[in-house]
Amino acid sequence: MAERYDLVVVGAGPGGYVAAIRAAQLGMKVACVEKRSDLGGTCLNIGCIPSKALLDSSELYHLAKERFSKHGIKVGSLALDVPAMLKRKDEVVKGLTDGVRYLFRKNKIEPIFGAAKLTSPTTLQVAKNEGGTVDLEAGHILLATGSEPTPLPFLPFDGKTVVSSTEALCFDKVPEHLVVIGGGVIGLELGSVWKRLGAKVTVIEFLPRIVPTADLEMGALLHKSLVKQGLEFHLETKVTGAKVEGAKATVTAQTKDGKTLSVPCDKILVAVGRRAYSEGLDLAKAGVTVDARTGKVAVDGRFRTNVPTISAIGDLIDGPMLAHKAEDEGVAFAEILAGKSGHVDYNTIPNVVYTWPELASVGQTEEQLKEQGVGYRVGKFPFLANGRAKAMDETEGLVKILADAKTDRVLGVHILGPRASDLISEAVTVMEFAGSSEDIARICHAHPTLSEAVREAALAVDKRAIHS
Ligand SMILES: NC(=O)c1ccc[n+]([C@@H]2O[C@H](COP(=O)([O-])OP(=O)(O)OC[C@H]3O[C@@H](n4cnc5c(N)ncnc54)[C@H](O)[C@@H]3O)[C@@H](O)[C@H]2O)c1
Repeated sequence: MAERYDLVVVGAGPGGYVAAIRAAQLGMKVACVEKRSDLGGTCLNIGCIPSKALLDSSELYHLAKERFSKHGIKVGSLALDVPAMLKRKDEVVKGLTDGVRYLFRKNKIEPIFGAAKLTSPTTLQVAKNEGGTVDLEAGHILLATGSEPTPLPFLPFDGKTVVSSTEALCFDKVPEHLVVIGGGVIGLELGSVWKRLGAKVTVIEFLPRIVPTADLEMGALLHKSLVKQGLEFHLETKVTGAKVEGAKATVTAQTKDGKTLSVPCDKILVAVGRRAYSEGLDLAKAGVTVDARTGKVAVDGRFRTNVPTISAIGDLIDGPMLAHKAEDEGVAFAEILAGKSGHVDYNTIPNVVYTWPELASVGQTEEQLKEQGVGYRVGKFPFLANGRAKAMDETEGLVKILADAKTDRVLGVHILGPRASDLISEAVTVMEFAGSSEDIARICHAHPTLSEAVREAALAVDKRAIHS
């Protein structure tokens, strides 16, 4: 007989495992089905966490090589141990995925390792990783199966030379020449890792700019910084093909003015986006409608699909493909299911590109405000004029605040600079409380901190910055 749960979550990524924990906290009997052998999904196993581990390691190497001497630190001869770097990354991942197992035990959530398929609107069958199947019955089913890298139709992943982010986190040695197709967040983060470790990195981007959804000015500043770091860019360039011969390859592309570009390399990272993933779930069997073009599942404001007992969150539904967006949806879903008023504010979801300097933003870009015809005032403050940034020798970038011209309400904040990923939180909080630039300007900020640049940018909205 099938085991019965109040909630069965399919997928143990940041959306699914957080929803499972919140539902268990609210008194539900919960199972979570996961087809990997570890919990945590793409983010913990092959995404956010391992990439940040490598970004931090490669940044330390870069600092030791290029910057320590300026601080008066001599390190003698410097050597790179890529296997040790990868081992540390794997340990970071293991620590966190084991941590999710602990949280499941603590909250009495049953992890079931295997591939789930729907057999009706309230039942599933799991082909267990250890062999055999198990039938589950659920009061409610939550789909949180995430996304997968999108391949280029003419250049399928081979996992060795033509790779996705998954394999680019595990190169056993530094590539000689890494060609990155796509100047979005994955391409720039992983391109930065391997560039810092010594690879030649060429980014080929279809559009006239990198990070196309970022504020134009801030994206251009990041571009300039990455060029200074030695990454090569070909914008408005369309990859048309590639010849792979063993460990060597040549990428061919067409520039805007019709020239053919031929780039020899030893690794090709295809980072042209991710697509919703629901393979093998048999959604049709339960009557769940899937968009044939995008693979996404449509949901209402309560995360319900067209089948009332089945909900979906995270990369599988509309919106930015971000772990923290999925987490917030997981919490809101569980609270709504428990009869509470769960809510996600999609206007205040921060976005971070973990290059160095980091690019972090929340809310509207200048271009979006212009397009909407919203009157705004801009305040900017460069890290060059911030005492702590000077002490750190990290003076690249600036804080830019966009505030409503009439009400002064903060509409968007964009930060390019050191630890922008942490600094953006203040802006998110102020925006969540519908605060104004004047509110930020009147809050006491510790001295000397990078956060003072946020306050100064707020003062600059009213043309009264103190230090610029
Ligand atoms: N730090 C983070 O928050 C983080 C990190 C990694 C991934 N992610 C998420 O993962 C998803 C996928 O990331 P991504 O970097 O693959 O996608 P992306 O959408 O960020 O960038 C893809 C880039 O590829 C370009 N492109 C598309 N087709 C192309 C082609 N044929 N030739 C050249 N360029 C082409 C696009 O114009 C775009 O600039 C994103 O939605 C992102 O939000 C987020």
